[in-house]
Amino acid sequence: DWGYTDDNGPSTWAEKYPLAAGARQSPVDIDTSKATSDNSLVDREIDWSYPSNCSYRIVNTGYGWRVDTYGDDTALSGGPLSEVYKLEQFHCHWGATNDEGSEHTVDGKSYAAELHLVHWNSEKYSSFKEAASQPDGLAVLGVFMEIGNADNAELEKIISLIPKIIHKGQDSQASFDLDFGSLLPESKHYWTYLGSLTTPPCNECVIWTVFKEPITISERQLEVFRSLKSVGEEDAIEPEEGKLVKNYRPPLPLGNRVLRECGP
Ligand SMILES: NS(=O)(=O)c1ccc(O)c(NC(=O)NCCCCO)c1
Ligand SMILES: [Zn+2]
Repeated sequence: DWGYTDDNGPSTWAEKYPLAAGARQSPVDIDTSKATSDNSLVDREIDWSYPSNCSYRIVNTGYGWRVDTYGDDTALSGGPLSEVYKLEQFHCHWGATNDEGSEHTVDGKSYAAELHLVHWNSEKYSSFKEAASQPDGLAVLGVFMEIGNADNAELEKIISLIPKIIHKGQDSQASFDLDFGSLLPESKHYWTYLGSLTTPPCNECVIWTVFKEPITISERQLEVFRSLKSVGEEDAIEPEEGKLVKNYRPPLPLGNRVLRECGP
């Protein structure tokens, strides 16, 4: 199966997942000198609403942790989006050391981690699965995470559940109240471009919105992410083996795609 090690990592994905070799792949390096700030975005602020009780399950996918959400009362609109999208799940990507880990980079700079809030176009399509096969099917918000001294209190609610899902396939049906506002940066300034899922099957179905301002996470909190395992409990391996110390895809060429920005 695919993964992030030398023998099953991003450079091998196209063998089994041909879309991974497409011209609209994600992530990309955000070359800020290439970003255009045309008027089409300036008066269309990106808007979201997430009830605090919409998270109901955290699962170890073998590729990281993922929080599944009830999308009914959620909404993401505005900015580059022409329809209202509903929150499906959110998850994170990180590296083995703090100088890597984000998927998007900014002028070649990596952040320590990157949070993805995954939404689907429920106005045009009848399911997440159907939307994931459409060019405007998904809208993912990318939030850079940099190391700070303080713990991120909202992330702590997620981190406290990680010890229950150390092995692939484990989940915790904890419905936990999250203030999503503090998982998003204060500034709504962002870059946006058309891209793909950053993991196999790498469908080219995502309208990406990457916020310019990072949020902070503590080193201790990031270490907890790295304690997750990519193998199941039944896989008899050495205790230190199978750790998910990194799960990010390096950037792909932007090619002739347009990169737009909103806000300085
Ligand atoms: N990183 S991303 O672009 O925001 C992203 C958003 C939604 C997704 O569905 C995937 N990929 C995915 O589900 N792959 C199936 C096997 C993984 C097990 O969970 C990636
Ligand atoms: Zn992701």
